[in-house]
Amino acid sequence: MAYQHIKVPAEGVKITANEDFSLNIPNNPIIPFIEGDGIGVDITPVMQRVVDAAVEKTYGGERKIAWMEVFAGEKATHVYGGDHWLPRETMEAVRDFVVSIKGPLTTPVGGGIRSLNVALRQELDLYVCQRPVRYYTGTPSPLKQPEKTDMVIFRENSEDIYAGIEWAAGSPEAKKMVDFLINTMGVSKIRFPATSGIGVKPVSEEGTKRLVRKAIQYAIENDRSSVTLVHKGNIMKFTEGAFKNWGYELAMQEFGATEIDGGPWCRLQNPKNGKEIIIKDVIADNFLQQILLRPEDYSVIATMNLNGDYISDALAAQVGGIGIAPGANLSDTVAMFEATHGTAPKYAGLDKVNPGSLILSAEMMLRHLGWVEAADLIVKGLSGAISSGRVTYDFARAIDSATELSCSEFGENIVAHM
Ligand SMILES: NC(=O)C1=CN([C@@H]2O[C@H](COP(=O)(O)OP(=O)(O)OC[C@H]3O[C@@H](n4cnc5c(N)ncnc54)[C@H](OP(=O)(O)O)[C@@H]3O)[C@@H](O)[C@H]2O)C=CC1
Ligand SMILES: O=C(O)CCC(=O)C(=O)O
Ligand SMILES: [Mg+2]
Repeated sequence: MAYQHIKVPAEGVKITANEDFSLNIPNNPIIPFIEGDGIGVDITPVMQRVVDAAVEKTYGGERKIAWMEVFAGEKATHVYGGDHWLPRETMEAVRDFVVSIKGPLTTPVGGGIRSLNVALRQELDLYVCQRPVRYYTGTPSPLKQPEKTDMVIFRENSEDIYAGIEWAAGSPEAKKMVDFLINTMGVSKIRFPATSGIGVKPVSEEGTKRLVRKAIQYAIENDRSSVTLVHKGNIMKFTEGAFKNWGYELAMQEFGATEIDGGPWCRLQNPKNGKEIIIKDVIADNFLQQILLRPEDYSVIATMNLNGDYISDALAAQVGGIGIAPGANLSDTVAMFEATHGTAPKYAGLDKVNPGSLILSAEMMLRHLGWVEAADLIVKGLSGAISSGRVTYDFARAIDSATELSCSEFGENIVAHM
């Protein structure tokens, strides 16, 4: 395919997907990457350096990633000119090359462009946002026993109020919606109709079930003890409450789960090892206090888009902060890996922030490719680097005896500990 600004590396081979969603992974896969806005310029090259070192050390030249830069965000406006924040060919390339990784992208608050991150997820139907949260020894944490936090979040990534269906207060569209709600639907609960912005929260049975299915499959594959549906269904009955009901329904219909003591909690037997997996639910506000007091009660988390966003950062903080919080956006075929955090603009270009988040996102990517030995080596390198006490500012400020390293120095420390 001929691109305008994307240069396809001659030494690489494309990953392809089969009809059964399995992937064909060459030894030199082309991986598109978006550098990202803000601190993207700092963390993306360090991530590439660490990944290349892990792959080289593991496979001794037999395997190698062929990186291919694709553009989004501010850099795209420089490369393509004008208002091209998310060029069409970027979207085509990440779809076509199947597996990619991205740095964070800026979204202005209260106006300007809509989230490019959300646009990528929606257009590519990356309906699962998978974010593992675990403790690395030596990481400063506000908890007494941070090692008890070991969860994997499955955040629905395509619908909910997060889909961005909303109209500004005073706009003709908002007025039309308010008029429709009051006069056609008989709604009397809009407190200030003339000055209300209006948002819409779609939550569907299909969207819920495909997400919860992935969460339960993950629990089965990874020998996890429970899947918890987190929702605010007592208040938003037909969106968040329905998410809960559809989640239980799926567990019973597709995985043979049976109710415990009359329900709604249920249990299923892991077909891989016969162990019990509990499917349960918890209301979101209660969940946010319980993860601090009894984190060991939770393992796999399935939740909607906005809850998942809040929960991701909150859980990341429990194990030391979003400097080492990784993530993956997944469809049945296309996968795009990215950190949980954003562009942290005040640190952009300072070679200061923790690159661990994007490096661990790449670690998930290597595992996704089946390059588990290289992924394991990255975990070893990062664990060793954190334990050495030579860490980036975010950890150094919370550890008395630590030595502060720059972003790139910390990357070298990870490589040294592989
Ligand atoms: N997926 C994406 O691309 C995302 C994009 N965004 C976008 O990013 C922009 C900024 O958002 P904001 O709310 O400030 O959230 P950020 O996640 O960008 O930053 C918040 C704070 O988190 C800490 N932090 C973030 N990244 C790192 C890191 N790598 N190492 C160490 N500490 C880190 C810093 O804390 P401290 O100040 O304590 O040092 C920082 O000030 C917005 O435009 C937002 O829309 C936000 C989230 C995800
Ligand atoms: O798209 C954005 O700017 C924010 C996204 C975000 O916070 C997230 O996905 O965790
Ligand atoms: Mg977020």
